[in-house]
Amino acid sequence: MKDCWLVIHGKVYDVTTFLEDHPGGEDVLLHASASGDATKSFEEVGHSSTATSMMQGYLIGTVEGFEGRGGLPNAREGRTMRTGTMQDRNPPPSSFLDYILPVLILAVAFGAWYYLTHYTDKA
Ligand code: HEM
Repeated sequence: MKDCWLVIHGKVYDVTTFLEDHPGGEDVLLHASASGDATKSFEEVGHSSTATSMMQGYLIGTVEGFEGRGGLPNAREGRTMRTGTMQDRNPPPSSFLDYILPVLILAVAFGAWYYLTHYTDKA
């Protein structure tokens, strides 16, 4: 499923459900989302006041550092996030080493145990 967040004037909007209904088309929203801050693109279109008031229905949070600088009324309460991009929602990819290291340690431990129990002199 497509997931689309926009950052406009320091506010984060989840417009995923609005993509298909946006009069300007979903492509511009996806593109604006991918390019980081969508404020400029949003302003350049010269959206109507109807469009501006629609925005508050999609407001999900504020970009950290922008808090307290005004904004739309009736914002859904208090979530703050560092960016509006999707990267923040995904955990960092774990490397191959994360998997192989515990296996290596177990193998060495087993080797040592095997050596000590089978090959050392039992005087
Ligand atoms: C939450 C964010 C947004 C909302 C609620 C929204 C809403 C709307 C609405 C209601 C219209 C119809 C015209 C009007 O009333 O002004 C419109 C048109 C349009 N919007 Fe947005 N928009 C949003 C974000 C954006 C962004 C980021 C872009 C980036 C380029 C964009 C590009 C356009 C374009 C190109 C049109 C077409 C205008 C035309 O057909 O002449 N919109 N939008």
